Amino acid sequence: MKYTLEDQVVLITGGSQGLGKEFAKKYYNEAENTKIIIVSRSEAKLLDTCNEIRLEAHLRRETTDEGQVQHKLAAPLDLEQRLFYYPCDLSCYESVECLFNVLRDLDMLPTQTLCCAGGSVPKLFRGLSGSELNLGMDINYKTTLNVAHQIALAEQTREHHLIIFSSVTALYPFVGYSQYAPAKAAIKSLVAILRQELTNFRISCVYPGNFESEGFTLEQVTKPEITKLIEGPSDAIPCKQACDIIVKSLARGHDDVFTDFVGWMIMGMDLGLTVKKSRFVPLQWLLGVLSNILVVPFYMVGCSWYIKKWFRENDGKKAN
Ligand SMILES: NC(=O)C1=CN([C@@H]2O[C@H](COP(=O)(O)OP(=O)(O)OC[C@H]3O[C@@H](n4cnc5c(N)ncnc54)[C@H](OP(=O)(O)O)[C@@H]3O)[C@@H](O)[C@H]2O)C=CC1
Ligand SMILES: CCCCCCCCCCCCCCCC(=O)[C@@H](N)CO
Repeated sequence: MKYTLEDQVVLITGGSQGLGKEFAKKYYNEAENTKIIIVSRSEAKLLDTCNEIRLEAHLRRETTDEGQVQHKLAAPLDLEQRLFYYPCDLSCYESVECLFNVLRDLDMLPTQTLCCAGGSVPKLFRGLSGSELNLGMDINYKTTLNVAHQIALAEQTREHHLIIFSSVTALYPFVGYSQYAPAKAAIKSLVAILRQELTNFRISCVYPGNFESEGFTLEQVTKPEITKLIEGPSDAIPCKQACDIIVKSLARGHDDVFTDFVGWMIMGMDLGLTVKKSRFVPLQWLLGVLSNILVVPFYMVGCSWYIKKWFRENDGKKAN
């Protein structure tokens, strides 16, 4: 199934900001017939985002739409419009069912779905509250699980392209990401199973490294220094650049997508019983095997030593 921006109905979860919004902009500006539905919890943010996307296009004089009228997904549907929003907490299964009932009634079942909703609160395990821990699974795993299930039920016979967003931390879990990485690893596992079961679907999984977004700015505030240090090689790239890399990779037919070199290397090191469809797979596999033998053992010893040292020094500081 070829990936194109044109002639689609695309559902973007987490479309109110960050990468989801970047994708919404891309579809709005670069495709003429594609209908876009952005979903997230906050209606105010969704409204602002729709306004911004339409106004920007209008200012470039590419549309007569002045960006003032808002289009919540509801009957009667304004067929002139291409950008719609729908507020919904996707971690609640019943709410996702309601969303899909609306989509079905309006004959707007998507042909592509981008599961961008997600986010992390990077802190040391003991510093996290119970609600933060639970939100980790809700926001990152359940939002994707619920949407994937409703799509699978809705599109029993038709083809569908499901694009799911995990993270490099699913392949390399490390200090500071206890609230987040396990949920992204769960997504990786779900993807492997859905690829075997949903045979009429194309299922892509993106493992981004750091990129700039509203969510990223927030996470930097609570992120422990040791976490920043370990993820240093994955310097945050602009959101637009991450979006362009992903679109290009999907258009080339890749289904395991990374956004930076470190991500590609780490994907290669993740051997095991999952098939990979990424760029330069034979080279990635070879480098992965070699690194697992020649680099990983030393890296892990060095890393553990460094983390222990950091904790000793930090506990020392706290005690003083
Ligand atoms: N930025 C980065 O460095 C990296 C990000 N990623 C992943 O890429 C994806 C996009 O990241 P980014 O752009 O930074 O994300 P942001 O944190 O900037 O945006 C997250 C979006 O998800 C929505 N959302 C959160 N919870 C729910 C929910 N329960 N139901 C519906 N919508 C929800 C938010 O809106 P609202 O709050 O209104 O619901 C918002 O629109 C995420 O899955 C993230 O984990 C992966 C690797 C690196
Ligand atoms: C031989 C071994 C070499 C190992 C090199 C180590 C480099 C690690 C880079 C990890 C980058 C993780 C980015 C994930 C960001 C993310 O998901 C958050 N921003 C959440 O939003």
